[in-house]
Amino acid sequence: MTAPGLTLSGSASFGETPVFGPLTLNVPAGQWTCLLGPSGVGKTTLLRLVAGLDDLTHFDGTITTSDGAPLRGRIALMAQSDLLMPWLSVLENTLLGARLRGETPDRDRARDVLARVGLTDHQGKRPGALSGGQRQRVALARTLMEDRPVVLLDEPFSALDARTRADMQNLACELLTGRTVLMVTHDPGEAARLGHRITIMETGGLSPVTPPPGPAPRPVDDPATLQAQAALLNRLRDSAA
Ligand SMILES: Nc1ncnc2c1ncn2[C@@H]1O[C@H](COP(=O)(O)OP(=O)(O)OP(=O)(O)O)[C@@H](O)[C@H]1O
Repeated sequence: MTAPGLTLSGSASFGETPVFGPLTLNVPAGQWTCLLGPSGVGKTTLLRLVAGLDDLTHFDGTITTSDGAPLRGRIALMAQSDLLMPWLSVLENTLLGARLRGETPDRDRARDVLARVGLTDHQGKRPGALSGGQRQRVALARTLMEDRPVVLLDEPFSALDARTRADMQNLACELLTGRTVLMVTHDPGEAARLGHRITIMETGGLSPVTPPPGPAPRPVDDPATLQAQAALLNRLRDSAA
């Protein structure tokens, strides 16, 4: 599976109200790009446009791939809300994508992914019987099951406790190696750990931030990563001032 890079260039609006842009976002092939920025600046809207899911927004621009082939069928989105089906078990929710496409669901692989996200003991439960963090891990498992070369993650670890968050970041890095990942996060530490590219989105446009050196996921106690986290937080506080 070869993952393409992608470029979004243009501006978006809801009716007469501008949401973002004009801006150009380059997402390099096979790497993690982390997108941070204040609430309401349009990060989720941008992800949904790339995923081809947003029919409410007017987008004036282009979304292109480095290999020139369409993104359709090559992209997975983990949305901010988990979108779990309340009447299906955790295992069946994890297999939902395959079912909707009329494919034979790979139950062994789903059980394996659920084990990796620590939910083996919960796979027969309905989502209503899970905590917020457990539900988010089901949504992560479902996204990882999609096995797509381009993966969009909208605050995928936001509901997790600190230890589980670090574990899930490591797991996602491992399982998404070589994929093109665009992740929205509000957590500067997460961006510093995971980003090959880090970009801040503001009303004025996009600003690149130099990521710390070393391969991702960077150790949580790596001094350069901690320094980058602090610098990123200061940069975000300045931009909000
Ligand atoms: N369906 C909609 N109709 C009208 N305006 C909308 C709609 N959805 C979002 N917006 C507006 O578009 C803007 C961008 O929203 P978006 O969710 O993309 O921001 P965001 O940067 O992802 O925010 P957050 O970090 O809080 O998730 C906001 O001002 C929001 O109020």
